[in-house]
Amino acid sequence: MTATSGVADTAPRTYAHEIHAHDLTVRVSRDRLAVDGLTLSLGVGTHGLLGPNGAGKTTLIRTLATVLRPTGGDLELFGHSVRDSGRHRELRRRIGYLPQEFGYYKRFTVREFVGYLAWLKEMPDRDIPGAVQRAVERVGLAERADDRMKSLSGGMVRRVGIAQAIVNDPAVLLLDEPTVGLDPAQRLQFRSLLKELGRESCVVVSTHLVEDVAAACTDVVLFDRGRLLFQGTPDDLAAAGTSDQPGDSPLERGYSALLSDSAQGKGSW
Ligand SMILES: Nc1ncnc2c1ncn2[C@@H]1O[C@H](COP(=O)(O)OP(=O)(O)OP(=O)(O)O)[C@@H](O)[C@H]1O
Repeated sequence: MTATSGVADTAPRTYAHEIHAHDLTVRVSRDRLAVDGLTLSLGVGTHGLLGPNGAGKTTLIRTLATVLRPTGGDLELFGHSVRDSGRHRELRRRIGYLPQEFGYYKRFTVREFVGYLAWLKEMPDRDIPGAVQRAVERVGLAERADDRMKSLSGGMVRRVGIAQAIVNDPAVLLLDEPTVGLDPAQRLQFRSLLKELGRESCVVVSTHLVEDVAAACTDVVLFDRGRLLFQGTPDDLAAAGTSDQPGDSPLERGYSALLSDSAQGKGSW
C-alpha cells in the first residue's frame, strides 16, 4: 500500500457544486428507468433525499457512488463526468458511502474493519490509525473498537457503517437509510453528526424519516418515480402542506401534498 494523494486532492476548486446531474437517466431493467431525467445540483450542506418506496433513491445514491453507470444524460462529481471511468478511483477517494445493505467481515474487529475500508480508499498508511480512531469515536463506538464485528448489535453495526463512510473525511458523503436500527438516543447523536459533517462537505442522506430531515438537513430533495418533485429547505417543504393533508407534522403534510399529484402517493403504499 502506498500513499496516493493525487493532484486532485490539493488542486484548487474549479466546480460550482460537488454533485451536478443533467438530464440523468439510470436504467435498472429493460422496462424500468429508476432515475428518469434528473437535473440537480448539490453542494456543501446536508441534503435529505425523501421519497416513497421504489422512488429511485437507492439507485440515485448508487449512481452518485459510481457503483452504477448513467444510461443517459450526465453526472459530474467535483466537476468531472463519471463517464470518464479512468477517474473513478480518484473520485472514490473523495467519497464516503454507506449502502443500504452493508456487508462486513464478522471476524474483524471494529478497528480492523474500518481500517481495512480506509486502506481500500487508498488513504496513506500513516494516516489510517488516527483516522480510524476519530471515526469510531464520532459514532460513539470507541469502547467497542477492539471487539469483533460479530459481537455487535444491529444498531452498532450500522454505526460502524457510518464510521467507515466518514473515515476518509469525504467531500461527498452518501448515506442510504443510515438511521435504520439506531435507538432514539443514537439517532439524536447521529443527527448532530450529520449537521456537523454538512458544514464542510456535501452530505446526501436517504431516509424515510421526515423528522431526520427536519432535525438535520439544510435542504430537502423529494423524489418520486425517478423524477425530482421538489428541492428546497425544510421550511419550504412544510409550507407546501395544508391542514387537510395527511401527516402528524407540517413537514409530513408538505410531503403528502407534493406527492398527492402522483399516483403512487394517492393512498397506496
Ligand atoms: N436491479 C434491478 N432490477 C429491476 N428493477 C430494479 C432494480 N433495482 C431497482 N429496481 C426498481 O427501480 C425502482 C427504484 O428502486 P430503488 O431501490 O432505487 O428505490 P428506493 O427509492 O430506494 O426505494 P426504497 O425506499 O424502498 O428503498 C423500483 O421500482 C425497483 O423495483
